[in-house]
Amino acid sequence: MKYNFDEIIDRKDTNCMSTDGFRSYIFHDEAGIMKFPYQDDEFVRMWIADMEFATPKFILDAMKARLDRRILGYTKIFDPGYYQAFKKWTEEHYGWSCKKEHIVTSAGIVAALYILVDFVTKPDEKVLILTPSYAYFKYAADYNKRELVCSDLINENGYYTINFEDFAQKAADAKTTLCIFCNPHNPTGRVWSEEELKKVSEICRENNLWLISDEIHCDLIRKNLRHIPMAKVMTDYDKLITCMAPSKTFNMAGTTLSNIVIRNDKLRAYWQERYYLTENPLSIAGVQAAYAHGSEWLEELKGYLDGNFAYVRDFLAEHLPKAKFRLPEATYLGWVDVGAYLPAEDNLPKFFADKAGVLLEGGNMFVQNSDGYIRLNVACPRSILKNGLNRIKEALLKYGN
Ligand SMILES: Cc1ncc(COP(=O)(O)O)c(C/N=C2\CONC2=O)c1O
Repeated sequence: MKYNFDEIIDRKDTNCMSTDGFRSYIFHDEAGIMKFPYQDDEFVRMWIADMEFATPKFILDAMKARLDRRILGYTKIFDPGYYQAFKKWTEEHYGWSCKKEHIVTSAGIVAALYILVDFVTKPDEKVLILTPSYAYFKYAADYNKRELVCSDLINENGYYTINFEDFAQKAADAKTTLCIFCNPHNPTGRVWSEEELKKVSEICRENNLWLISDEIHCDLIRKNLRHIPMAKVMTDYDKLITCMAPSKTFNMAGTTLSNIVIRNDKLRAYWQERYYLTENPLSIAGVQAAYAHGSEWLEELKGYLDGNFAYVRDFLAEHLPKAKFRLPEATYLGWVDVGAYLPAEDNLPKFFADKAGVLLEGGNMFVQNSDGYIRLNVACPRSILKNGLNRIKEALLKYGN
């Protein structure tokens, strides 16, 4: 291994959400009055989706080189190398590339979702999502005061599939005009097959829906699987918007620079007019370096994550046999059904914070259709993973059924 994924890095005093933001994000305890039997720095943090691994050196070096130019004035992306790096990455990894003129940037994908819901739907229209879901899909509808419509995924012993009859019926509502689609899927870890993507695309096309395909997790796929961008299936669909970013892949969410591919000329012009964005010069340098030089590091990361997931699988099978877990097809997020141990627990994050000293997301944090489930971020050194799993095991065996 060329890269050290076992290194434990101190994130204190870095304005880090993972260490300092959990009280408000998980427990809505903005005032910080909640008490836990653990000091904040005693928690094993397995909640927010960023990684405990160093952002790759080739990215940091590119950002340092930009810093050495010593002026950080108003900046936009003029260098074609930024777009060339992104296009080369998607061509090499997905056999797909988009037109440069279709790319706009946003300060993160959630920021794009908030704006796109406003741009593409009218106040009396509805937004359709698959559930369980990353909560910010719901928040993007809520924030814009649009009605949210949920189509629950079918859970067959931990393997999730789309209920196409339900999805089609909800998509056919004339007031439903937008679907926010997650591929790969957070939190279930599904990588939708070409057949599934075709069915989704047909339903969206038949009902003339706008379709936002959030593909932020697409690089973090298990080694023997491949991601198919929805844009490869819907090659000619003008109302498709594809969201991609290096933020999850290279642990650089803090650079808040994402690529949003908008085919529709009117929407793109509206975006560029209303969403006046200059970009952070350090973020541009970092993102360009990530896509230009990231393949080798990513392959090693994927191998380390596969090892962590194998450890989770074996640990649960041996020590917590009533827990249900399937290796996710993508992401670094393990989706675990612990309902058999805690059938009546309605606040799983609070239980594990109090009883295990582990910070995790779970239960109703994923909109609906997620009762009894916890989500474990395994993008951490294996020593931390082992500590977290042992604490979870002890808590469930002591306090669970
Ligand atoms: C599907 C999906 N879309 C967008 C984002 C955020 O994109 P950003 O605004 O950072 O560019 C996340 C991050 N998911 C997280 C972050 O913490 N916990 C999660 O599940 C995500 O899972």
